Order: sequence, then structure tokens, then C-alpha cells
Amino acid sequence: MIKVKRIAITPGEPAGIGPDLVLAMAQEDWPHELVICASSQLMVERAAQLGLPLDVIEYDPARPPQPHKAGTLVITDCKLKAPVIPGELNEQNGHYVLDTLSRATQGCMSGEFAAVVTGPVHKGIINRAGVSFSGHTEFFAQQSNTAQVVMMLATEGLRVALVTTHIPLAYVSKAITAERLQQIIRILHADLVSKFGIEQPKIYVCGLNPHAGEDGCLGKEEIEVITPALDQLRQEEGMKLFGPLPADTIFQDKYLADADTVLAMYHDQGLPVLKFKGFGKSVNITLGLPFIRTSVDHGTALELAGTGQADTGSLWTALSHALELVEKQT
Ligand SMILES: NC(=O)c1ccc[n+]([C@@H]2O[C@H](COP(=O)([O-])OP(=O)(O)OC[C@H]3O[C@@H](n4cnc5c(N)ncnc54)[C@H](O)[C@@H]3O)[C@@H](O)[C@H]2O)c1
Ligand SMILES: N[C@H](C(=O)O)[C@H](O)COP(=O)(O)O
Repeated sequence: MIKVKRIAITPGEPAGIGPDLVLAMAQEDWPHELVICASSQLMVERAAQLGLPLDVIEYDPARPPQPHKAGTLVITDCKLKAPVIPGELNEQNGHYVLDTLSRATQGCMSGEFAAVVTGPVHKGIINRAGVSFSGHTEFFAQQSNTAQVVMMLATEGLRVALVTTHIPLAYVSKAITAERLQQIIRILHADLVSKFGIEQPKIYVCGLNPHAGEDGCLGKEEIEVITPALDQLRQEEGMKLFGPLPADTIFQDKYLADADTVLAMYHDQGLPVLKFKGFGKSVNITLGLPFIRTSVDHGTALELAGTGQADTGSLWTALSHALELVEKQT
């Protein structure tokens, strides 16, 4: 018999597909309690719009956790700031989205929740609401006082982790310091061992420049920063690191058959490949946090909100993956 835990779920942007996907997940049984950090009113309205049955249960932390029962939704209510029209962003609800994330973080930090699974947020509308916000990854790191975390996306047969996340391309080169690279690799290595059970992880590292700099003719970051940082980790910490290899040819079977993960230098170097392989069936995992956090691989898809046409594959993958990690921990 497994011990039933509580898993927080944040549906994300209220005008997007997040609420729809959470409601779809709620239509099946799950072995742990799903606690939705969201507006009850929003979830009831969206369920009616989608024609999905829904029995809302007000979250009571004093009640022992129960496995999730199909057709129900345990909700810890977060109040909307303005009415929601599916597909129409409203900056008045920017703070509502952050309230849901803060509620989940607080519960994860206190041990009330064993993990958090996040639906998609709209970064732009939160900024328009007056809060500087670049993504969940950075938000959870900051809220939990974690100096460095790692974004990793995974799909069947491929994991891709990133050295830099949501920053303009113009800042990437400067952000790739030996110190940052080594911190990222240490977190990645440690979590591949502890969370994924890989004894001696093999990490294949992309170069930054075309052809990994072509001996310095096409950029010097590989010679001056990346190679020395990798050499030091190989020599002093015995890590199995390969590269820096040219990013345009690293994603081939010859390397991927051996790699436990590919480490890309920036968001759009690694994620297009991962999403080409597994969009809709991938999970986004934040490594290095003091709690388990998984997420979908897609955004708010505003045009699909309230239509019932959004694909549930990635939220299902994210939730299943969080449950696996939670069960491994116990
Ligand atoms: N996890 C997250 O919070 C997350 C992830 C990625 C993007 N975003 C944010 O989402 C917003 C919109 O971003 P975007 O337009 O680049 O990406 P998007 O993923 O919302 O949409 C890209 C395309 O994929 C389709 N799509 C996305 N999810 C789908 C699903 N579940 N089922 C069927 N089709 C789906 C959309 O219809 C669209 O054609 C941005 O603010 C972005 O920052 C959030
Ligand atoms: N980089 C993610 C992706 O492309 O799927 C996405 O923007 C979400 O990131 P956060 O989990 O940090 O919000």
C-alpha cells in the first residue's frame, strides 16, 4: 500500500487552456490527492463550459489525504481579481496567477504538498500587471531562496537541460561563466543520480557558437570558458562529460544512444529539438529546488481555451512524472 500524498496543481493563466487541462485530468482516478490552487469559481465555470462533470470539494488540510476520485476537484480557493473570458488575457488577473504559485510554493516548502505540477502561465500579462516575471523556474527559485536551479525537459528517449533559461539572446554569452556552468552541471549530475537513479550520468554538452567555435574562428567561449570548466569537473569530480560538441550535430543517435542528457547553452538551442521530438508528451522539471516541480511543455494556447480541443498529453506526462518522483522519495 502506498502512502497517499498531496500534490499541488496550479492551472496557470485563467484565460488559457490550463483550467481545461486540469479539469480533464480530474476525470480520472489518481493514487494521490490532487489539490488545485485556483479559483473555485473559475473551475466551476470552465467545467460547465466544457460540459465536464465536477464535484468541488473545499480543501481541508486537517483531513487526511485521499486518492483523487474521478469527477471531483479538491480546491484551495484563490480569488480572481476580475472575471475570466477564455482566450482573453486580463492583466488584472496577473496577481491572481502569482497568488496560486505562492500558495503552492508555501505548501511545498512546509511539507503540506509533496510536489507541485504547473499549468501554463502567460509571462507577458504578469509583466503587464507590473511584476517582473520571467518564468516559473525563476519564480520558484526565488520564492524558495534557491540560488541556482536547472530547467530540464524530458520526453521518451531524450532529456535536454539548459545553462541559461529565460533571458534575451543578447545576454546569453555573458551569462555563460565557468562558475555558472559548473553549478548547473553539478545540480544536473546530482539530480540525475538521486531523482533518476542513473549511477554515472553521461552529460553531452553543446558548444555555444556555430561548430563549437571552429577552433576559435567562430567564437571563443568554447576555448576560454566551456572547455576549461568541463575539464576541471572531469578531473576533479570524475564526471562523465562529453563536448563541447557542435549543437547542430549533437542530436544524432550516435550520441543520444549514450547520453543521459544533453546540456544546451540556451533555451532555443535545445528546446526546439526536444519539442520536435515530443511536443505534447514532454515534461519540464526544475532540478535543484527543495521540492519536486514538474510542468507542461507548452504555453497558454489562448485560442483553444474553453473549446475542449487542447491536448492533455503534456499535463498527463507532468503529473505522472511528479507522482513517480514522489513515490521514489518514499
Ligand atoms: N509552462 C509554461 O508556463 C509555458 C510554457 C511555454 C510557453 N508559455 C507561455 O505561453 C504563452 C504563449 O506561448 P506560445 O504561443 O509561444 O506557445 P503555446 O504553447 O501556447 O502555443 C504554441 C502552439 O502550440 C499549440 N498548443 C499549445 N499547447 C497545446 C495543447 N495542449 N494542445 C493543442 N495545441 C497546443 C497552440 O495552439 C499554438 O499553435 C507565452 O506567454 C509563453 O511565455 C508558458
Ligand atoms: N521554457 C519553457 C518551455 O519552453 O516550455 C516554458 O517557458 C516554461 O518555463 P517555466 O516552467 O519556467 O515557466
